[in-house]
Amino acid sequence: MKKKGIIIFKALKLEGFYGLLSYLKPYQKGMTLSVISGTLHHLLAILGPALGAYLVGVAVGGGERSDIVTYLPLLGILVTGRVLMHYSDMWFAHEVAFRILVDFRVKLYAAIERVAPAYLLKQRSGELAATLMADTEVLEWFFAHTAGAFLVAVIVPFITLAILFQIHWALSLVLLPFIIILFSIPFWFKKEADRGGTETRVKLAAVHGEAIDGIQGLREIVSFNFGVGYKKRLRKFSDDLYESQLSYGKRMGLEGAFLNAVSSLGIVTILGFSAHLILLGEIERQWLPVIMILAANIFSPILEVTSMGRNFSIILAAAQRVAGVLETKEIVEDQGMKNLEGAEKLKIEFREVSFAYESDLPLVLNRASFQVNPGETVALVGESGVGKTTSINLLQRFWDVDGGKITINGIDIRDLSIDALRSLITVVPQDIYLFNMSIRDNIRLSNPNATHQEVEEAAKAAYIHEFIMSLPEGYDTNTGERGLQMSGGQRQRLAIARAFLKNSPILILDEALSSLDTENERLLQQSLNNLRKGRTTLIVAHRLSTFREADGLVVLQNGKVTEIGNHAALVEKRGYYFELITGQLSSIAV
Ligand SMILES: Nc1ncnc2c1ncn2[C@@H]1O[C@H](COP(=O)(O)OP(=O)(O)OP(=O)(O)O)[C@@H](O)[C@H]1O
Repeated sequence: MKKKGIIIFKALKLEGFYGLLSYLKPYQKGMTLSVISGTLHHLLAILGPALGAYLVGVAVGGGERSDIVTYLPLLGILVTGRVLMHYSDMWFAHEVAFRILVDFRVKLYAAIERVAPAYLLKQRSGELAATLMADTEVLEWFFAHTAGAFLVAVIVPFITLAILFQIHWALSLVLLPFIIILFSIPFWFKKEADRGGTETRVKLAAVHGEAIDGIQGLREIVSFNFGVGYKKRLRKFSDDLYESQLSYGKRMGLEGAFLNAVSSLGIVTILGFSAHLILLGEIERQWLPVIMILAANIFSPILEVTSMGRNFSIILAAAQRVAGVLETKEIVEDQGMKNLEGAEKLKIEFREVSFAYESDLPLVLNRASFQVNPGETVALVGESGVGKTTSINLLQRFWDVDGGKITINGIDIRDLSIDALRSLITVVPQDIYLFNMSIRDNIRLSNPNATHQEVEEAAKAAYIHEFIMSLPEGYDTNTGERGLQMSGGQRQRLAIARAFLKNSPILILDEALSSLDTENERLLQQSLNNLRKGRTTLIVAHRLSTFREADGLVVLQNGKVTEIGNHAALVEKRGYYFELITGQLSSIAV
């Protein structure tokens, strides 16, 4: 059945449409109700006026008052029924459509989360936001106004043709070609429409991306006086979009003109033909008003769906972009079954690890080997771009190694489930993202079940408690309002409080490049020292003070580990590390 369906849609070059329909499966009940009420709504919209027209015909033909009065209650029922069905048609169609959109947004987010962050690094966040919001919104057209309406547009003319057939068989035969031509018109323009639809969505996403860039980068735009340049860029992107939208609109206008021409011609033809049949005495004249009404209305559901269909290429383009995100393959497979639950002393080992971001890009790590013993702090040292961040990304399995392996207590991290692996590790990033919620909830993110007391203890250990208490609403302060007023050091200490609360055995510190003022630096160092105690810690290090304090240093050079040892030993060796820190190769923050 499924195969048959896809073959038909493929033959019509509408496989995208089939893909969209497949999303309707879980909502079959609502869709069925929507199609039933839509069909009844359109039928009653024809039958009511048709009965009225019939009664006019009876009156004009000299019929009795009693002949007409007996039909009045039925007329009342048809009109009331039409109103009710219109309401329920709208209700069910939107109920289904909006429910699907709710599910879609969450599904899309889940898909992004599944492939993040490797996927995110390749995408502009603005464009992704456009997919998540705008493209999903467009699908409402399809689910509320096209999918069910399409079936209605097939069923209603079919029934109307059957009624006309009852009046005279030739009437339906004359109308049929017009119906077929009407349905075929969108296909004449399909190629052009598909191209225009995709182009418009892509350009719209680019404009969104640019606009979001402008908001996210507002500080840079203002401080570098880039306002005029940025506005020029935004105008250029918007002009491009305008061109596409204009040509899309022109094509829609042309298509609409064809649709109207064919439907008008159909109505005129059927009226002329019925007059001819009346003159021949083939049908009684009181049927003429009925035929007029049926002919005028038979095209309306078709026109409705074809005019929706004129936007269909935009819908399909949006659907393809949404599907593109939904179907993006995970970069790493989560098939490991093992976990290290309860283990406190963990040893990390990189064994001959090789890795490149893409097969055609050079190796970032080339048979790199080093280890971090339980409870030890090891700092990764090297020039910018040498692969320090890459190493910690590999440890978290954002990507998988191409050669060699990374183990924790001897277990290859690919044999651990991703959840189990990530629950062992806490990352304190250079800058943390604060969600629009209270400081308490922001800290609690790493351990949603933590009590307020535990949150407070974590904040105290991170030396951020006093600052939080100085805020007017203390732990209830919403970071959305105050977040921007927190200094870099305070934000990083909040991240450390989060890390305390998660209390995992492995710690990754991504050390900030920028230096802080002395007080902030002192508090930060103290809290980090507290945090490191007893944990196996890997630091992406940039500061001499960190190199000095670390138990061991791993010096990376051209993808290889070239030196291992502590600061004193490596200084004494007078090798590459010594050149690095004495500023002969690059600047290291002191
Ligand atoms: N997502 C990515 N896709 C392709 N190449 C990448 C990606 N991320 C990093 N790289 C490249 O990999 C190399 C190592 O980058 P990495 O961020 O690991 O360096 P780093 O040592 O942490 O540098 P820094 O000290 O400046 O933070 C660089 O050449 C970088 O351009």
